Amino acid sequence: MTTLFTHIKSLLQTREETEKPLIGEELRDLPHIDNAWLLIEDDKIKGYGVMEDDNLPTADKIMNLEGRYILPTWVDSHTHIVYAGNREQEFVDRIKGLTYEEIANRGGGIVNSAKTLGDTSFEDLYAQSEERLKEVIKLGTGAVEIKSGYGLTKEAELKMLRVIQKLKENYKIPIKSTFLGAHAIPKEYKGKEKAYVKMVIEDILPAVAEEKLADYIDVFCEKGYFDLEDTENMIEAGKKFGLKSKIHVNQFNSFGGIQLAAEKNVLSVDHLEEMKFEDYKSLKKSETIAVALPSCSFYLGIPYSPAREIIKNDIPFALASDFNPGSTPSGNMNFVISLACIKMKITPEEAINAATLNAAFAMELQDEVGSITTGKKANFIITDRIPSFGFLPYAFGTNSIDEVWINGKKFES
Ligand SMILES: N=CN[C@@H](CCC(=O)O)C(=O)O
Ligand SMILES: [Zn+2]
Repeated sequence: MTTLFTHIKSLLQTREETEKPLIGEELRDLPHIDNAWLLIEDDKIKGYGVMEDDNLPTADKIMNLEGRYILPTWVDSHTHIVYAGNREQEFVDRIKGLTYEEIANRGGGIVNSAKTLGDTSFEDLYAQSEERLKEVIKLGTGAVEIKSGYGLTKEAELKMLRVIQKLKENYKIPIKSTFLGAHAIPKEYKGKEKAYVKMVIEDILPAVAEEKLADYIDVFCEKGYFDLEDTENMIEAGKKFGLKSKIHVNQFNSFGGIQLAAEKNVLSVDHLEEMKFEDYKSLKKSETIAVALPSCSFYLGIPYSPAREIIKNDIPFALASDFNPGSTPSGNMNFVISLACIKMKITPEEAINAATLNAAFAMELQDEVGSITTGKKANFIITDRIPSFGFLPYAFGTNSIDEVWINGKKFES
């Protein structure tokens, strides 16, 4: 089955070569074809060109877009969308003046979500998570990474990862699953932090690997959570099971986590709100991708990751949502690109590159998604009639998406 889209105002992110993530000045360029056509066959992109060529390919179905834009779907390389309930009470506590750290110290935060998740059945957890997945697809996300980390026991971590597995089976967007057993220290292990890490590595991880439930491993490298030794142990333990690492690091403190991660050449380092000179230096020497999460900064009122400095240092830069119940209860990638432009001072071209192609590299999906490329998945967004593509981040809070196509079909939930 072939479908031809004609009279596209502009077809964005057209690239035949997508071998490396974009760095430095490369991010400024968003290749596009004005007044374009796009041909898809089944679930793949078959070709594209300029309307004026007047040698339009034939197709089973023709759709006249009458001046709307097409761009690849967003790639969200960092989410925690499998969770139970919400943390609205903490939202109010923060309005009243408590910090994220103070709430965590009082037994709120990640362990609060872990308690709720422990009391939630597999079926209920799946149903809640599926709603979030459908919501983000409707908002233009066409590939997503999902982490565990609200279980913190073997049983509950496996439950989360099995939910992700079921989402992979039932939703045909690419989903990568990340084991984040080292997300917080559960109450029972207070004062025995090292024993918790040992249990995660020796008991939970082998079970996760045995069921092939994870594509990556993650650890929250942060003061009060997991230190450098724990982080190194998790990275190495993951390697033994063939799992590359994506690390939560430098959210509140910079104390060597990035240097460690970069030396180990991990796939990505995520958050990076607090950056020191040495952090840039070590990332420059690695192939690690820097993933910024501006919605988290917005929601918690913490600094934004210094995107300009990261880009200036030729470090591959990507954007993701961090959708989770505590620090970012939103998976709206349109808002992410708006925030990146407004608060991190990056241009619409840079933001779109960071949230599509570079984000695909941050989850090793660059051969499948992230650009309009012959042979890649036909996962794309059709916008409303907007004046320019810069209007997407400019009109923050407005949903300018008309349709989302996944695997060559219009997504309808
Ligand atoms: N920082 C660690 N993990 C999540 C937040 C977890 C939570 O508060 O539930 C994050 O990426 O922001
Ligand atoms: Zn996160």
